[in-house]
Amino acid sequence: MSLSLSFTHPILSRHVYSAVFPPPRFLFLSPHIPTTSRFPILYRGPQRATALSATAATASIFRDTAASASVFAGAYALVFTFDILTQKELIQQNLSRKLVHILSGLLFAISWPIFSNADEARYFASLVPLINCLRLVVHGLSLSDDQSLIKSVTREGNPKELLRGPLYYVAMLMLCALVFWRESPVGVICLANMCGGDGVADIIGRKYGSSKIPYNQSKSWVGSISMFVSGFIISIGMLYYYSALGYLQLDWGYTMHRVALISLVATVVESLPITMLIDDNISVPLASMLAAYLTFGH
Ligand SMILES: Nc1ccn([C@@H]2O[C@H](COP(=O)(O)OP(=O)(O)OP(=O)(O)O)[C@@H](O)[C@H]2O)c(=O)n1
Ligand SMILES: C/C(=C\CO)CCC[C@H](C)CCC[C@H](C)CCCC(C)C
Repeated sequence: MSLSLSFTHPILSRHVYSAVFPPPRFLFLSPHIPTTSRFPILYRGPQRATALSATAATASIFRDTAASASVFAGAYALVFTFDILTQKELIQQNLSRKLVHILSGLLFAISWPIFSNADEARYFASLVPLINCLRLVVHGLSLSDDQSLIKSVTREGNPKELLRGPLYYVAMLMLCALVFWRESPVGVICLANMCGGDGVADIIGRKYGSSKIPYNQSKSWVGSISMFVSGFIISIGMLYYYSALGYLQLDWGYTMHRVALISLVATVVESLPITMLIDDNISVPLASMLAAYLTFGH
């Protein structure tokens, strides 16, 4: 049973506010009670407060620490695996990079339920992309050498590449975890389109994309269509995953239409000839985030 007394912050939206000022740790919010009351709870006396025991608080800290370590190890293993596959010439570097692009973000989003139900769990989860951001900066500036990382996530093996696409990509993972987390469809839909949709567009487009888009000769119809279809399917899959775990309650008829619209917006933005101005790993997730926020409202 949890207390649901809260007040609406007069200025900040609940996502921004709760991402910056998480409610006190001793509150226990069951996973199946919508965490709409994310603002500091107004106590009117101990009899109204549902306090989490120190033991449970300690347990959630241990759980979240272990979850962060596991996800970080998974990230390291993923990059290392694709480095080995590339070194053994079992897959091309371009394909390796795109598969890391597709799998990293989707597996990160899939991992969120292993964290506890404490409101600070999102911060533990965000440590993984944060550390990877630092890793990309250190190696991108050649302060240290990690050929496994460089070969797995760069186009031509130039360490400076780590400071662009990959860095923006990981920053977006952190943003989705911090601001949207598990109880909003926006974050997972954003990652489905940035990781799944954009990644599949590249793989399919490079191989079969002979018919180019009139306004952008470096993108093709088949690439964009595959982005739309894969972004839609992966978004629905992620939403089903989170609704099956009890984090989301969705009207699927309405949801299908909204997700199709969001994937269309992401696909159109990705097809635009603006890569020189803004990287796809910024434009696609931000467009998806905005479209999802406006259609789902949270
Ligand atoms: N809608 C699309 C998207 C990509 N492609 C194909 O995939 C290649 C790479 O696409 P792009 O999104 O530019 O990938 P990169 O920017 O190299 O990779 P990343 O987004 O990970 O930085 C393009 O040159 C094109 O051959 C395509 O045909 N149609
Ligand atoms: C090549 C990439 C982007 C360019 O378009 C992807 C870069 C991936 C990072 C190097 C690693 C990111 C790891 C995630 C933060 C966590 C993944 C965890 C999961 C369990 C594998």
